[in-house]
This record gives sequence, structure tokens and C-alpha cells, in this order.
Amino acid sequence: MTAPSPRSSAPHACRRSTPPVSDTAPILQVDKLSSGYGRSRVLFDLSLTVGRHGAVAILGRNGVGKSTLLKTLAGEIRPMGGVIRFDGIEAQDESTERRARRGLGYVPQEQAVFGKMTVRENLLLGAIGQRDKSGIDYVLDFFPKLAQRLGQAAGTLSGGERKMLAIGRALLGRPKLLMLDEPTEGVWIGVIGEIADRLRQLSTEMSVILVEQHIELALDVARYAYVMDRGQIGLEGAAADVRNDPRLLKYLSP
Ligand SMILES: Nc1ncnc2c1ncn2[C@@H]1O[C@H](COP(=O)(O)OP(=O)(O)OP(=O)(O)O)[C@@H](O)[C@H]1O
Repeated sequence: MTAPSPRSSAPHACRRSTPPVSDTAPILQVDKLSSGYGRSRVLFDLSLTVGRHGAVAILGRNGVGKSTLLKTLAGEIRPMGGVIRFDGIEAQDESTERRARRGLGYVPQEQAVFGKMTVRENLLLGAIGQRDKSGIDYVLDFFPKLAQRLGQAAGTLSGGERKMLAIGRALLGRPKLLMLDEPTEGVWIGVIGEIADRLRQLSTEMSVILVEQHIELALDVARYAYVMDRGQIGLEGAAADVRNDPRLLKYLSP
């Protein structure tokens, strides 16, 4: 089974006035990105690239700016400088909604589901504006646990089920690039392997950015890794090389 129908066939793609995007060009190119909160800078001239298909891990100790990076890429924080090129088009001045419509999916670290609404209602909200609701069937096939909980309030789900619902909702936006901030946080250890399997599967169907505290899991799922240090990239390389690099420990120790 594959993800919901490709975005390239979406009606808005036909109206694009910019040149067609090469299928082999990176889905994301970030160049000298600076960002933060008010006058407090968190990211300093950070550059990275994400290819089409496959997962890229973003690692680093607490507070180095991983979530700030994803929020800036998603459009929740306006950058102080630099270029974000998503799917061939500069995105740093685009709204969050525009980026999402163009295929940038984002599952934040914090609660990303409506707790008082049922699983079904959460999914219907994710599919709002889509005449074809077959994406919901895809999500329920992808996360069978959700199919058993359709009538249950999302707030009563387990941590793992809530994460599945949040990821499922993001999938309904038919992302080309899915950014996941700590998808295993608050998830019972017995369910983490199942989520890792799903992430592996997703990374064969789209590009994935994975911010994750479980370093082994992240390096197992991802083919490339960036290790952040104080708002910059301290170390990068193929996941297998980063795993064996003695500097990894230095960048991850408190
Ligand atoms: N809303 C905010 N306002 C001001 N400063 C913030 C805000 N959110 C985060 N920060 C600060 O920005 C810095 C980077 O935080 P960020 O959450 O991006 O790091 P992180 O690497 O994701 O950490 P963690 O692994 O703990 O989630 C920290 O010093 C944090 O205190």
C-alpha cells in the first residue's frame, strides 16, 4: 500500500507560475538559516539538505535548537536570515498554510490532536477540503490501532496512539516532506518499535525529517544524520558513519 495520491496531481499544482521542479533536486535546501525568539537567537547560519525519499535524522542534546529548526521550517517562526528552499521554491516568506499546501507536513513535539474530539473527527478535520476521503482509509490501514479507536476521544488514547493519530493527520495533507518532532516521546517502550517500523515505511514513500532523542532508533531509520550543537551543525554524515564517529558522544553529552 502506498501513501494517498501524489500531490503533483493536485489542482493547485497546475496553476503554479514558477518553472517545473526537477524530481531529482533535493526536496529541502536550507542555507545559512538564522532564527530564534524576539532578540534571542537560537539558530546561527545553519545549512542542510534533505533529498527526495529517505529519512534524515536531526540529533543533539536538549536545547540546541532542534524544535526551533522545525518550527522555522514549518513557518511558525519567521527566520532572521537565510534561505529555505522547499521543493524548488523559496519558502522563508511563505505562510505556514502555504507551505503545508505545497506538501510540507509537520508533527510538532507538543500535543497535535484535539483531545475532546474523537479519532474519527480528528481525521476528518485533517481531510477537510478534500472531496476524496480515501486518505483516511490509508491512515487506518497504516495504523490499525486507530481503526479500533475511531469513536474514542483522542484525549483518552495512549501516548503511542496519540502520536499515531498526529502522524496520521499529517499524512492526510499528502506531504512530500514530513517533519516529525520526537515521535516516540511519551510512548510506552513496547510500542516504540511499531512506530519505528512505520517511520521506516514512510521514508520509502516520502522524505522525512526525524528529530529524536532515541539516537539508535533515529540512526537506524535515517540514512543521513545532522548533529546540532548550539544552533549550528556540529557533525553530519551517513547515519552509519555518524553512529561510529567518536564526536557523536561529545555532541550528545550534557
Ligand atoms: N517560545 C520560546 N521563547 C523563547 N525561547 C525559547 C522558546 N522555545 C524555546 N526557546 C529556547 O530556545 C532554545 C532552543 O530550544 P529548542 O526547543 O529548539 O531545543 P531542542 O533542541 O528542541 O530541545 P529539546 O530536545 O529539549 O526539545 C532553548 O534555549 C530554549 O529555551
